[in-house]
Amino acid sequence: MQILSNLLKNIKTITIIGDSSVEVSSIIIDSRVVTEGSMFVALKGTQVDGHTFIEKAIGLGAKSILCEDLPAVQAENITYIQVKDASETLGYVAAAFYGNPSAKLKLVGITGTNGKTTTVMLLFRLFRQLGYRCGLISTVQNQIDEEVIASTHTTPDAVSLNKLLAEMVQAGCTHAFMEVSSHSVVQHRITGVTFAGAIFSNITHDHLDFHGTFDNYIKAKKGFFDALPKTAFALINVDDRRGSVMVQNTKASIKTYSLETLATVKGRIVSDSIYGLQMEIDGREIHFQLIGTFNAYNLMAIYGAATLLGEDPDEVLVEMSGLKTAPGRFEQIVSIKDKKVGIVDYAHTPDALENVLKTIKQIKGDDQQVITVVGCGGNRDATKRPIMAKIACSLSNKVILTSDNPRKEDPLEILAQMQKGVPPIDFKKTKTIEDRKEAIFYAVNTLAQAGDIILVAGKGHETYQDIQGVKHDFDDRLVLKEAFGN
Ligand SMILES: CC(=O)N[C@H]1[C@@H](OP(=O)(O)OP(=O)(O)OC[C@H]2O[C@@H](n3ccc(=O)[nH]c3=O)[C@H](O)[C@@H]2O)O[C@H](CO)[C@@H](O)[C@@H]1O[C@H](C)C(=O)N[C@@H](C)C(=O)N[C@H](CCC(=O)O)C(=O)O
Ligand SMILES: Nc1ncnc2c1ncn2[C@@H]1O[C@H](COP(=O)(O)OP(=O)(O)OP(=O)(O)O)[C@@H](O)[C@H]1O
Ligand SMILES: N[C@H](CCC[C@H](N)C(=O)O)C(=O)O
Ligand SMILES: [Mg+2]
Repeated sequence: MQILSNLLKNIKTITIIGDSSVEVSSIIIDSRVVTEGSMFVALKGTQVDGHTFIEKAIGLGAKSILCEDLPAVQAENITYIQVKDASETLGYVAAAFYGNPSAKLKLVGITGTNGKTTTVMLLFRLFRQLGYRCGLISTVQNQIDEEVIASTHTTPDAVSLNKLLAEMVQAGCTHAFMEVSSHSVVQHRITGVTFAGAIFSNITHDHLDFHGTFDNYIKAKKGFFDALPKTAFALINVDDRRGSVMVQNTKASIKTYSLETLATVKGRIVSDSIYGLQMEIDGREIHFQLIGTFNAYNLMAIYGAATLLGEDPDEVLVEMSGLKTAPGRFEQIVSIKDKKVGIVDYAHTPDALENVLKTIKQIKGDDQQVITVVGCGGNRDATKRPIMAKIACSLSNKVILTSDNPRKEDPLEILAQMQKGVPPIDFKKTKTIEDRKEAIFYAVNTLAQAGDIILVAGKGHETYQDIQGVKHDFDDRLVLKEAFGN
């Protein structure tokens, strides 16, 4: 319970109508879950305008309304707070409601098209190994020390986020690691959150459905760095050509990591094989269990963040050398019968798919064929569909195009768009099988010979296939095992 005026202390309002000493029992952005004493925040969304639910929220017990447009008729005994941007204001109000929990933690956020989940999960595991109680906010799951909480988004909405952070503080966590999606910056899910550090991994093609242009997508990610305080570090991958743009206007202390040029954290790959990466980082040579150049970048980011948070470099590297891959990220399953190698990877962007396939090419034996099973999500950036199909063809011996969460779209239409990217020369090695299970079985049992590699890309850790809004049980790893007869 909080007093409304305390929540509005540093907020610029247009008008406040009604009693500002009213108590606020909870902050709610969805009218359907309002309870007695809630503050209902009316947000203009991508589907509907939350302002149309104000009356309904009051009917369910809301006593204060945060909005951009005042309703023509105002109810009695209700306090209306009118602001210019309800979504931005919500960030500050939610942080205040939960006692600004982020400021009580060493919170590190990472943004970038790829590598966020891998980096935060590994940072979380590393800091636990170093003896700290930690929190994790990620696409795969959220965690408060040992307690696992299901995750619905890569970055939760402002209320859920601050609630989670407050629970972390309550549980005695000192550190927390979270993914910062571009959606979350634009929608102010992280507004009012204090970061001790921020990481930029890379930016490539994705989410153009939401941001409209690549420029807007860059601006969204940059917004995260623009808002950092002086006390934070901004750790940037300078091998990505947009790296320096990210920190053009930041107040944070700028640090860099690179495989190619001078940087705060300078790395070099000594060798990269099926057994892992041998790297030199900051002049120290060390072996890691992760595979692939893209993971060399993730490892430098983790090392950089840990040392910038004050940890001892040698101890950090020793602990890091034992870290295993995150679920569904280059996860390998080998058939007991004939040693076919299944690789489940969350590559759902052109860049990720290319990286994973290049890594496989680099570490595989000459006699191993690569068979790729891949699809593209429905109600998501359609422009990546032909590009991903083309990449799959250019770096695999055989390709099966299949479904990956068609959501509300027609799966055959998504597949037709993917097929447009297949060069005529590759028609013969490409097959389309709408049903993902059938596609994996066909790859394993009809196409693959003993020892071949089957990359199943796009779903990683996911345990469902979303068809027409219904989530059916589906796990690439389990289907692969079934097809292998393991
Ligand atoms: C496109 C997008 O980001 N949508 C998010 C956004 O919803 P929206 O703007 O569409 O909301 P809306 O449905 O138009 O509703 C507007 C407002 O009316 C309210 N409402 C609605 C109906 C009602 O009866 N009563 C009511 O009060 C809603 O609660 C909302 O506050 O705000 C919602 C609440 O925070 C999110 O759940 C929702 O995520 C949807 C489910 C989603 O799929 N988001 C994906 C694209 C996403 O956020 N992905 C990123 C990045 C992924 C990555 O690359 O890692 C992520 O961070 O997860
Ligand atoms: N640093 C990296 N650079 C490029 N590709 C990467 C990198 N790290 C991982 N990948 C590839 O991208 C896929 C997704 O990785 P990860 O889940 O860590 O990214 P993410 O940024 O969390 O993605 P999302 O936006 O969907 O949450 C991996 O399965 C792998 O194929
Ligand atoms: N965070 C990403 C995940 C995509 C995963 C892929 N399996 C799909 O469903 O498109 C998104 O929501 O766009
Ligand atoms: Mg993620």
